Amino acid sequence: MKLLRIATRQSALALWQAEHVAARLRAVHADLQVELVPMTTRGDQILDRPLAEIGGKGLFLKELEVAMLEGRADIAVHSLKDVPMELEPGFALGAVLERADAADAFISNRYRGIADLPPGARVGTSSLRRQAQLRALRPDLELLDLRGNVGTRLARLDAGNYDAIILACAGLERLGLAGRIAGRLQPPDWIPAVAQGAIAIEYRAGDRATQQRLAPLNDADSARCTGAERAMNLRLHGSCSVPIAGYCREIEGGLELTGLVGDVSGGRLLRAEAVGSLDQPEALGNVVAEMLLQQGAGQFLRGPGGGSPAP
Ligand SMILES: NCc1[nH]cc(CCC(=O)O)c1CC(=O)O
Repeated sequence: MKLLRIATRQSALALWQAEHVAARLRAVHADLQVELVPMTTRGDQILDRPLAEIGGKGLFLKELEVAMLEGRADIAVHSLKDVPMELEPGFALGAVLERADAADAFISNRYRGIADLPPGARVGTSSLRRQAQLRALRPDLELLDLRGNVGTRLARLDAGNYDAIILACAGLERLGLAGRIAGRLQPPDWIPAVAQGAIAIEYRAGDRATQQRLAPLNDADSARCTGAERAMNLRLHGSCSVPIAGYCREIEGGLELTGLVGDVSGGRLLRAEAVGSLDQPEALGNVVAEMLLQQGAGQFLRGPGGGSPAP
């Protein structure tokens, strides 16, 4: 029997996603023995500093990639929204699974939605994207940092540290916590993170046997839509340090992509939308990114902590 080992982070959500991929692989390949290799990443350990400051999203991948390079694992399972736009050399994405609910969730033990919050209410989220959209809708809210895994964040809400928090619906649903969703925040009023709700599988580029095993798990629609979103993000120099949101869906045989860039301090949002053909998701991503840059997104992207200017 052939063995395939899955490197995964150890949060409940990461383990659920890795188990899900393991089950899918076993179902497709009767001859395959699939095992999990759980590990801790630096991104999981450092909870007291902003992600952008300690090295960004790549921190959640590094240890998993080292395990693959050292032959301790064959693939790594990720939430695609946590995967940097450009992978480390030597790695590739072998499959994007069918996307789950891409919406964000408004979670509160007292209030039903953003409009229902009293003036000055405390909302917990460390995501600049969520903060920027909250500020634009409700400049009066007090936005407070909140990091950690899904369970930790819910516990801090329940402890009374916040009036409400924002999390991804997909993560809550996977953990059997959909009952905590007080309201769904969704397009066109609210735009999720690029690739939110999609699980991706990374492998060593050139490992043909693994590539072939992963191929049946790829969902073409989800790969196209997240491909458009990620191309937009890449063109905008997307990183943790600038609020960028994007959502693509299929419409009448084509793709429709909405992109949004926020100004962390000023509370302004730029928004652009375009339609493209099914077979050119990256081109559509670039079109929407250009539209945002023409509206002045470059200024936002260059803001404090915004990194290098977008060309
Ligand atoms: N940032 C962490 C993260 N990465 C993926 C998810 C949820 C699952 C998904 O979007 O696929 C979450 C939690 C959250 O934002 O609430």
